[in-house]
Amino acid sequence: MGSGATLVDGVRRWFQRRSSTTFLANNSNNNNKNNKQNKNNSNIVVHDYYDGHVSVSELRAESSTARRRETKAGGEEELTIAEEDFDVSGLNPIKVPLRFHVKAISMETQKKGALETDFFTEYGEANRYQIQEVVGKGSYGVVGSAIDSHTGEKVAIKKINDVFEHVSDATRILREIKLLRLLRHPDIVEIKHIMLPPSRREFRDIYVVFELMESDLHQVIKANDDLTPEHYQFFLYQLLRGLKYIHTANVFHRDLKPKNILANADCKLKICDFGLARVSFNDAPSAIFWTDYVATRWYRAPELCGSFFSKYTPAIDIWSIGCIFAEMLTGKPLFPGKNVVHQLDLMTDLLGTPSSESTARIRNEKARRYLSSMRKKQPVPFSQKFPNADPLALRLLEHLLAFDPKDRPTAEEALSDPYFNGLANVDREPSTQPISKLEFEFERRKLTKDDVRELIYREILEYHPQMLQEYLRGGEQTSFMYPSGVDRFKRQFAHLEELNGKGERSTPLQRQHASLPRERVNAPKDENGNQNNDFERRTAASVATTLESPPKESDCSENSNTAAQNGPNKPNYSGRSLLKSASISASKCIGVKPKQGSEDTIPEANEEGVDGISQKVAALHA
Ligand SMILES: Nc1ncnc2c1ncn2[C@@H]1O[C@H](COP(=O)(O)OP(=O)(O)OP(=O)(O)O)[C@@H](O)[C@H]1O
Repeated sequence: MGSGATLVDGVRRWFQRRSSTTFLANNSNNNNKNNKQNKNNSNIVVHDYYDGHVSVSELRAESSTARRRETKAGGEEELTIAEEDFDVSGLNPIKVPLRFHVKAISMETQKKGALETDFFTEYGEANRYQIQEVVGKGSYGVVGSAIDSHTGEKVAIKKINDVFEHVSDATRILREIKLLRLLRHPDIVEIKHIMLPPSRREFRDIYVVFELMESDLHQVIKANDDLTPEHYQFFLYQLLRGLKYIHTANVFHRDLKPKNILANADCKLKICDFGLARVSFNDAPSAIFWTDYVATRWYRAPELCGSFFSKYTPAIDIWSIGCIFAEMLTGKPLFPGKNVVHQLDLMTDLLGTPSSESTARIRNEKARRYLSSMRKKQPVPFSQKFPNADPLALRLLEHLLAFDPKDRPTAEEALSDPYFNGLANVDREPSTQPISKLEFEFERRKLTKDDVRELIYREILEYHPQMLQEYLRGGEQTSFMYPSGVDRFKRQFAHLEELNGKGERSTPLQRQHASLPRERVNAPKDENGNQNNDFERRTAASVATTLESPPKESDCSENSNTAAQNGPNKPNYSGRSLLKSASISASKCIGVKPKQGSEDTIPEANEEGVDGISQKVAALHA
């Protein structure tokens, strides 16, 4: 594409080039009609899609002016992307089933709700949002849709309960809201606002206002068995474009999976859930301890399945994107491992056993031995595994899924792959500045509940400029001149949850208390030896053992039997031992609770019971 051409031109030409595909012939009239309707009304289009569910798709006709964001110097910087630059009129809208089945609230209930909520407060922020229905539940609370009366927009409001119950959870929330404020990009979900808590020192819940998305990629993949090559290409393009931006900020997402990609019927995708994300600073200690890494196994890079290295690269996210892309193509998870050993087995079944050069680079001895003594497997040709896919897509997919992280392309390189010819345009794929160390200095010290409360409060003030000025001037306000909307929200959410109580899941999922930053190696010791410090010491010790030393008999009693059988000088490299090692590195000492109904997030802690597989793998070393 010529340098002066716009992305719209590119997409259009590209669609024309592929006009032999059926979707244009069959659907262009309807889609153009819908599109026109959107453009003219910039309002709501109702798609009657899925199993009789009516999905309301608000295809935003955002102003074509480029988004702006504040720079560190306090000025404004232009982001050159406007969402509508993607002319997706040639793409079939996708089905976006409701993630959370809530019956529409009856008129009567709505009236009752309105009366009830009006009673509590009528001014300040409280009147700004009219809560509508629950659209999701996560381990941190409930997400409701609402109308922002200032803008008329539909928004999603995430209510996070009892933020400070565990410092680790609060730190995770702080990290997420901070990152989402700093990472502004059309392919990343946007925080629009955070409600001001009623009291600086005593608040417990927070309410984060996001742009509302209709579904997530997990649901989209399940509900759409007629996705076209153009959908696949556009989806992958957006994911890589978002990831390029994230990685140039020196952020690793670390938990990319279909459920963490929000989706709209107009094929727009947005990356969300930065709770496990980390900023990587160049001067960070070389041994970055990622002991809190409990991200979903199915999308986890091989190097994270056996603590191959002590330092990881952004290529871990590229691997996850490869897995997600493969899942789009087949409708099924690519590597649905039951534990880390099974995970590595599935990977090597498809990709073949890694080369001896790749294995030699692995620092963790157990993992290295395990892989080098594995039965040699030949790679399965991708054209055989994905028989109907575009050969260019498969060529790129093979790169994304390179076993050795150094062989995976960066997001930027992937965007320039021939697969995206005609769609990609480097002018529309912005990078950003690395995130300032100052923003994340809290990762390097031990935080108390009060510290993290203050930091979250400070973060919330970013959405309340006047209060922020006051705060920066050293004002000691602990409550506000105008009432916070939070009380009203509490009641609205309680009301909704009550309505929804007889639904599928009446309580939020169990939290995973897993997010104390392990990078913090110089944390000052707490003389009083409180629980968290203890936890940190135990974890650091476990990790040091995992990364630095061969397994010792004393590592655990289960291993000691096998080690004894192996003889005194023969370390145990059985599958069980690898499981143990990965468990330590991924979730040792962490009270990980599985999410209900979510197979892929069964924590490694549970995996040590998978005797059959362990024995099978151990037999390979006999
Ligand atoms: N902006 C949004 N628009 C619509 N739905 C959303 C939005 N953000 C989150 N959701 C939905 O709400 C649910 C919970 O959200 P989210 O994953 O952010 O919560 P969480 O407590 O961090 O969850 P997790 O347990 O996965 O960490 C998910 O199903 C998600 O799809």
